[in-house]
Amino acid sequence: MKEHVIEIKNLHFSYEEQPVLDGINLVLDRGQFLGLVGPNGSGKSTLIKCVLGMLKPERGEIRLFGQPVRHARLGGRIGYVSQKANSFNLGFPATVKEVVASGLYGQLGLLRRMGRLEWKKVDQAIAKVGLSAFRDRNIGKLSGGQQQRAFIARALVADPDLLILDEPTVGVDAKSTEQFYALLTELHRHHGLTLLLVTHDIGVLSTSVDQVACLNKRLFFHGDPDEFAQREQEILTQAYGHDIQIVSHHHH
Ligand SMILES: Nc1ncnc2c1ncn2[C@@H]1O[C@H](COP(=O)(O)OP(=O)(O)OP(=O)(O)O)[C@@H](O)[C@H]1O
Repeated sequence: MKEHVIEIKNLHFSYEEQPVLDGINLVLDRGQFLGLVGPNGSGKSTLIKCVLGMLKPERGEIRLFGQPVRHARLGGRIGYVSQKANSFNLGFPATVKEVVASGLYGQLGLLRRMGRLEWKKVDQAIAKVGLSAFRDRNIGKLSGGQQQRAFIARALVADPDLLILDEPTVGVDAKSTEQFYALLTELHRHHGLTLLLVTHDIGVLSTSVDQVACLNKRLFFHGDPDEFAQREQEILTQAYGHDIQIVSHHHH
């Protein structure tokens, strides 16, 4: 039987009086790669924060690995790269390996120190994202694309079952973005990682993911990329209204 990694049932969320999520139902199974799209302000980050237990739903239920979010003992099972990762403390003098090691602090607790095993995990995570040559480099001296890889390594170091990325390619050039999607595809296909990618990039949906969800307060679509491609205009017109021209482009 397929294991539900994320199961969202009839989720409602409002900031004060403003409803942002309205009756969301969504299931992500182990090994799937979901691309979540939707216009600015459509509730994507809010949905992610509910999944991570950072926001409490007004109504509905979220289960992670079969357990209600508030009870799920997640310790390391979810890796998260936030929208703000790219501007994270870059003035702070830390090397790639130190940044990646910080991804283990939650598991280690305050009292245990990094040992040989932990540093080995750090090296493996750095290798996975192709940054071995930069492990002792100051993070502030890397390119945007390399920094982004370092943050992914930090999310991977605790060996999560689910990796959530919130618009990770904002401000990153086209070539780095392409390499980044290749890395996600590799993590998905060869390492069997379950992935949830929030993106503005509709083009990536046809090349990398195996599930598409389109959100604008309500879920306008959830299905596979082929079905999405067939109904793309209709779905995007419903969900995006007039912004559709800006977002509907494809990679070649
Ligand atoms: N802390 C908050 N307090 C009040 N309103 C908020 C808060 N955070 C977000 N909102 C509002 O909720 C709506 C959904 O925001 P959210 O950040 O979830 O959208 P998003 O789809 O991630 O947008 P974007 O693609 O622009 O990042 C927006 O109208 C936003 O202004």
